Amino acid sequence: MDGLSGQTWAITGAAGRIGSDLRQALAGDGVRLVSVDVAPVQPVHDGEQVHRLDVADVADLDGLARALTGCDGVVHLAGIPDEADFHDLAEINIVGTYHALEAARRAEVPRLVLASSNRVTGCYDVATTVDPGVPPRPDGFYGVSKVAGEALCRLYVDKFGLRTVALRIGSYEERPVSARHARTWLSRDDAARAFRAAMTADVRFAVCYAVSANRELWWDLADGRALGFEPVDDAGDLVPLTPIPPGTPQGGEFATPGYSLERMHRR
Ligand SMILES: NC(=O)c1ccc[n+]([C@@H]2O[C@H](COP(=O)([O-])OP(=O)(O)OC[C@H]3O[C@@H](n4cnc5c(N)ncnc54)[C@H](O)[C@@H]3O)[C@@H](O)[C@H]2O)c1
Ligand SMILES: O=C(O)[C@H]1O[C@@H](O)[C@H](O)[C@@H](O)[C@@H]1O
Repeated sequence: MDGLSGQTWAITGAAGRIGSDLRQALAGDGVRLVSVDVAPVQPVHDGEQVHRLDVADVADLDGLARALTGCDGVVHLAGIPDEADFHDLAEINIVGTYHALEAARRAEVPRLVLASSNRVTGCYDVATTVDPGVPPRPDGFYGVSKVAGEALCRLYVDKFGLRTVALRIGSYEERPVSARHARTWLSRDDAARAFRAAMTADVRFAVCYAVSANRELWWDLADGRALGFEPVDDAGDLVPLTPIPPGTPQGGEFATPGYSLERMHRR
């Protein structure tokens, strides 16, 4: 893959669902991987460096900066991937993203790709086409944590000269299984396309939706296309396009009060 072959990239959250698949794709592109997680990571190529963080070490900025030293970029996937207690989301997703950016700054790593989420705008109506320029309307505390992550990226670009791309990932699933997925699905191959574009685009700062080329979409793809992201797959080939009535939030069940209330335990 032009541009990425021979580069060294750190992947945080490397052991997770997206991290495992993405590392396979990037190893095939000739990328040398530095894999960071609190969970065990199965290396996908000879010489892959693995940094297993202790949960207690997440605050170890120096350790993270050491892991990132010499990298051409970092893909920051580590985090809680759904609604949870806000204290945990603040610590893992918001402070964790600050650590990834600050470690990149200290290690002089020039670019970071953030795994943001469509849930940043999950309270918009399904009748609205959303682009990355509209004000955030998160569908829960998880979405709020991703809004903060995007704001941290903007700060590190404007103030400290990093380059960042935030991908608002749709529903990363093996296959779409619901009416909502028919609009929000991101296939494995399209995810690899989105990350490659974000990792190589000649931009200082961008936010875009990472979603497949589903025949019905709630999100404008222009900002992704400007980075070179051209999705190919279509959930409409795999699942019926059952109508979703106007007045329904794009986050669907995630946007209901109960979804958050059931996951707020700590205090
Ligand atoms: N899966 C989706 O549909 C989707 C959609 C939008 C955004 N995202 C985002 O993409 C990222 C990856 O999602 P996923 O589905 O692969 O989730 P996942 O839970 O499978 O992977 C997350 C990984 O992060 C690791 N991790 C958690 N806290 C950590 C910490 N403090 N330090 C280091 N590693 C830590 C976990 O051990 C795990 O391996 C997340 O940030 C998620 O919010 C996912
Ligand atoms: O919108 C979605 O479907 C997805 O949003 C992502 O942020 C979450 O990580 C994932 O669990 C959801 O399935």
